[in-house]
Amino acid sequence: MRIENEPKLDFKDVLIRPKRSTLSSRSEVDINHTFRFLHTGRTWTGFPLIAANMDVTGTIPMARALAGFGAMVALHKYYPPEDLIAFFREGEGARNTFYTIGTNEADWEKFALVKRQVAVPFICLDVANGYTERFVEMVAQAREQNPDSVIMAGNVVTGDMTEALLLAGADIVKVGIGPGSVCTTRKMTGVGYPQLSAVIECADAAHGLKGQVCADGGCTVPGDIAKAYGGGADFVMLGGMLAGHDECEGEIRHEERGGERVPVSMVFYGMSSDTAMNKYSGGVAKYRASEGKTVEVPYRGPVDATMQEITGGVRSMMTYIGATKLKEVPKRTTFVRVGAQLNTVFGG
Ligand SMILES: NC(=O)C1=CN([C@@H]2O[C@H](COP(=O)(O)OP(=O)(O)OC[C@H]3O[C@@H](n4cnc5c(N)ncnc54)[C@H](OP(=O)(O)O)[C@@H]3O)[C@@H](O)[C@H]2O)C=CC1
Ligand SMILES: Nc1nc2c(ncn2[C@@H]2O[C@H](COP(=O)(O)O)[C@@H](O)[C@H]2O)c(=O)[nH]1
Ligand SMILES: [K+]
Repeated sequence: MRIENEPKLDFKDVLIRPKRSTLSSRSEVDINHTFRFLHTGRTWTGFPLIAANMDVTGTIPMARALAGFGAMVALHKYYPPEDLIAFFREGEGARNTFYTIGTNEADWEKFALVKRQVAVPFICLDVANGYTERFVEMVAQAREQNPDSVIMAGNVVTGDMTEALLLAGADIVKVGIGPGSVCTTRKMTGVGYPQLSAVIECADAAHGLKGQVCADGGCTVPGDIAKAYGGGADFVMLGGMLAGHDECEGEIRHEERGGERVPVSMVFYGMSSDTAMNKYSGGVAKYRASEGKTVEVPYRGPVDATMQEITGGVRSMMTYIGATKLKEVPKRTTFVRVGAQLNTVFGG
């Protein structure tokens, strides 16, 4: 056993210090970023935010809506191949969309089928635990079979494994074990890593190899997204913050109000929750436990208003620190550690 004594940070443990700036309006900043990818040489320009590949948020309507903001979606794994083929034929939306693959054979067979019909420019290889040899091999295999697709792979939380996945063939490494809004991994396993430090350390490792990272999970407000960019995240993935909208595929609960039936909430759950396992895997296997919870989030209407809040928050952060382009944000970020929360971060 060994203890690491260096402090590790979550979003709640820091604030971004304001800096002198020549900017006079939030309209003057550019929240788009152009990336050149490590293995494909392909470039992409947009607002680097990705809706999570959870079945409630990683939807085709979400992809169409977020494309209007230059943002991306990682589609969930449960669409039938016909729907995926029809969508990827469309162009615009598909330009900003990741096709998600998990570990099972059926996912790979469906992917092969779709790929014979349409180009799939972005692939998300998503597993709960990105530390297995099997996953590294899966990334290498995906790279070999898809030399022209951008591959995002994860999840991991440390620099060594970020490097391993990039060297195996990933362009973007997805970072986050246990920070999610409907995640119970930390509770069930005791495993995890404070998300802001994970992002900072993995970004440092990735950038050294000219790769990128996606901060996945734990953003609860636009300021957390701003902090993730400040910490070096190239992309930020959101589940909970994008749940509850019209573009989601979630069961909506209605209430009678003044004789009218109004939508009030939406069911949202982790992809490793009992709810998800009952829906897609015929129940929870005997040797494992659920690592996700099921909650009700408020119904919030179209996602446009939420996206405007997010982009507005990021723009405002940029004027506070004098960053004209999103790319300059980490260079201009000084985090100040705040408050009594630090006690829990040092691990007790
Ligand atoms: N970022 C995070 O912290 C987490 C994210 N998730 C999300 O939920 C989705 C579904 O997760 P889930 O069904 O649990 O697993 P995954 O879909 O990620 O992967 C399951 C495969 O990995 C093997 N495996 C080995 N060790 C683990 C482990 N510690 N946790 C999970 N799988 C393991 C499983 O085998 P076997 O079942 O035989 O052990 C199985 O073959 C993920 O794809 C991810 O999107 C889930 C948990 C954590
Ligand atoms: N440990 C678990 N993590 C999960 C589960 N389902 C999804 N996730 C992860 O959470 C993020 C989204 O986080 P949020 O804070 O923005 O809501 C998602 O991308 C996955 O990595 C789960 O069942 N267990
Ligand atoms: K999580």
